[in-house]
Amino acid sequence: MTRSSLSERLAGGLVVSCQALPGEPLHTETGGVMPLMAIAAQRAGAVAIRSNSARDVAQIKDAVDLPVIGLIKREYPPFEPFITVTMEEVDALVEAGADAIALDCTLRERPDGLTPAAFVARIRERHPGVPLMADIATYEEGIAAAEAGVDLIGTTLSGYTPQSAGAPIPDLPLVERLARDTEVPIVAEGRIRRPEQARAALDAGAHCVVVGGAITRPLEIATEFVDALR
Ligand SMILES: CC(=O)N[C@H](C=O)[C@@H](O)[C@H](O)[C@H](O)COP(=O)(O)O
Repeated sequence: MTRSSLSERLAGGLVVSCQALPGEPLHTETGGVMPLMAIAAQRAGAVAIRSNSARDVAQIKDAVDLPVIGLIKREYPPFEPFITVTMEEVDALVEAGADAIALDCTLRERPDGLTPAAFVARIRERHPGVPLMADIATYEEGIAAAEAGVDLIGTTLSGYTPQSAGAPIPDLPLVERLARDTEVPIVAEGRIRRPEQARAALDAGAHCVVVGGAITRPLEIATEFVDALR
């Protein structure tokens, strides 16, 4: 899938994030659960899947006929978790068949000391045709990612970094500002719980919307109901 055809495919649609990290109820040693989530998403009319790990990307690619945005989320102690920050991870995701790669483009100190822009340039050299989605947390990070030449910018990490602590939930003001000030398609992602919020994200200028936990993390969903009954 070319860089521009992915963007066309995503326009106005729902991307379902199908992820279960080790320790989560739907994580298994051999996988097999996230592809079922992806089949449900496809039947509902989702335009793409977002998924964590080369294994899940490969299994989901076998199960559905949708583009998959792949990522590898890992801890690099003493750093906080990062989303795809090494070339080995990018290589593994490309090898697994990912149609696009989501990268950490926050301006936090990275384990490798590179800037996101330098990392993007290295990936472009090695995998020129692969669409790149920048996962960011702040407006400045979004602008820097646009300047680095990424294909999509996601508000994924808003509220999860010290620099974005206390951001609105979901961060539609960030979607709106970035959509106004850059030419790069903005993906509204992170803490979108209800259909009305997804709709509002598009109205705020998002190119497409990613929803994860509200669809694919039953522990989160059940906890919301249990909490409401307390
Ligand atoms: C912060 C972080 O690591 N986000 C991860 C990024 O891929 C996933 O855990 C989220 O589920 C995803 O961003 C979708 O967001 P939500 O599940 O809130 O709809």
